Amino acid sequence: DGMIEVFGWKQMDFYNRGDRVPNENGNRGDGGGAVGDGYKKRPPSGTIVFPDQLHGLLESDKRSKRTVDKRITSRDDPLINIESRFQNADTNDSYIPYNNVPMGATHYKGRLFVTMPRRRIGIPSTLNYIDLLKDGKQYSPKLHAYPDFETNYLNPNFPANPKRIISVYRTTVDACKRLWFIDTGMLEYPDNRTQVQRPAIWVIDLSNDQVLHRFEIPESIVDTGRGLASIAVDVFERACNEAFAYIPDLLYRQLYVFSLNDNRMWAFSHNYFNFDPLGGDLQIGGQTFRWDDGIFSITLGSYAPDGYRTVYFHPMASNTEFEVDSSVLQNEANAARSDHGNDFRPLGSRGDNHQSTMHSYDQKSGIIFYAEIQRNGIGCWNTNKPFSAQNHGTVAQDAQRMIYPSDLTIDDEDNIWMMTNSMPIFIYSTLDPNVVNFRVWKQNVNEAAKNTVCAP
Ligand SMILES: O=C1C=C2C[C@@H](C(=O)O)NC2=CC1=O
Repeated sequence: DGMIEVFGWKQMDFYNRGDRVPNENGNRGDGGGAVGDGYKKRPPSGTIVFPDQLHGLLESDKRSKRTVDKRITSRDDPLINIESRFQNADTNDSYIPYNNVPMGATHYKGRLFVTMPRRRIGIPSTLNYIDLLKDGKQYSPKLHAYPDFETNYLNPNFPANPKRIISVYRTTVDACKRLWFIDTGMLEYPDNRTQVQRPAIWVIDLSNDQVLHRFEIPESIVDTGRGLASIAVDVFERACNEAFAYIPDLLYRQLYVFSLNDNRMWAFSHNYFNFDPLGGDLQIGGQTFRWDDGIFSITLGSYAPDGYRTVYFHPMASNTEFEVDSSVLQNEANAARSDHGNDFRPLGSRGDNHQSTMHSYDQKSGIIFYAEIQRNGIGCWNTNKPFSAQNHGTVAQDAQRMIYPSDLTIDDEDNIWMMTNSMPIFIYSTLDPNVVNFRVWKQNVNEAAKNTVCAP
């Protein structure tokens, strides 16, 4: 029965906009503190700025956009000169409101973790949270840096630092109360993508906000972190060290597996990780463009008696859903196979225009919920019913308020959370800072499925 709009923002704001940086006294700049309590003014050098970030249009990129007049412009190539967006921006600004486009939303025990990938300058912190207890009743709450501002601080002079995170797309919470995410290590500024440091998997203990683990992804797996936009964690709560993380790479169309116990990573390749050439033509938020994002989202089904489970996955530029058994992924030797036989299997088409960014399987009901970018809403499939387009239902749709569902997660309280961030308008046109561009939605799983074909 639809989704409830919980938060909405015209532009995002932060308790610490980066004008107060941590100092040697170890003050971590968690935000919320008043200026002067242990902070020093930012160094004069200010934020890293690449000249062409502010001057002139950006050189063409491999991703193309078809406008209604068929003029080809490249991805992140604004239809208007980029300077006009920064009329008042000083390149030293650590916080340029317009540039802060939220991507991920994950809830755990009163904190909503919101990510802000660094695709432009002026982003004070890339990993953040909303304190629902203190700020949950506000419509447009400000963000706290997580785990603190220091960890998020982008030092303009020495940006590479293994104790800091550069850019995060999405997060997930596992059955052992840990927050997992990938730092892409990349400043993804249009026309100036810079791999500042190795992409890395981070694991943070949510009971004390301490970093438990950081695994740098080796060059032998991937050279750039640009395609690492999500992560799924396969772990049994009674065996927390035996966790496996499954990581889709939308750019290189590979599926990486990380074993926490072995601290090792391996990569699967398969045709099914590719995008569908006919699935890349998108019309979202009044923009017409073509994307080629491969495997994008992984979600984990129920346990079989053998302790393994079905792993569902799909490319973004596609309508097809696929599956593989977790036993296949967890065996590193399988990654080297040239032929995977029938281990990876297509389930079929979810229906035309059912392209999805993130999807999530609800363990109790067996329902998968999809963030559907072309339909501006949420779809569903009850895995206890045969996979077919007819068995795919519609939970919610709103062409004005649900533009580009960028993330969909299910918490341990049976609630669905979704972020809609108007991203195609930001990339190919211009967001109107006087309207609500970003929203967070919430709904109980069973309530969401009610009156749809997905209802148990
Ligand atoms: O939602 C996402 C969409 C894209 C497109 C691609 C890009 O950089 O253009 N990378 C993405 C990551 C996302 O999380």
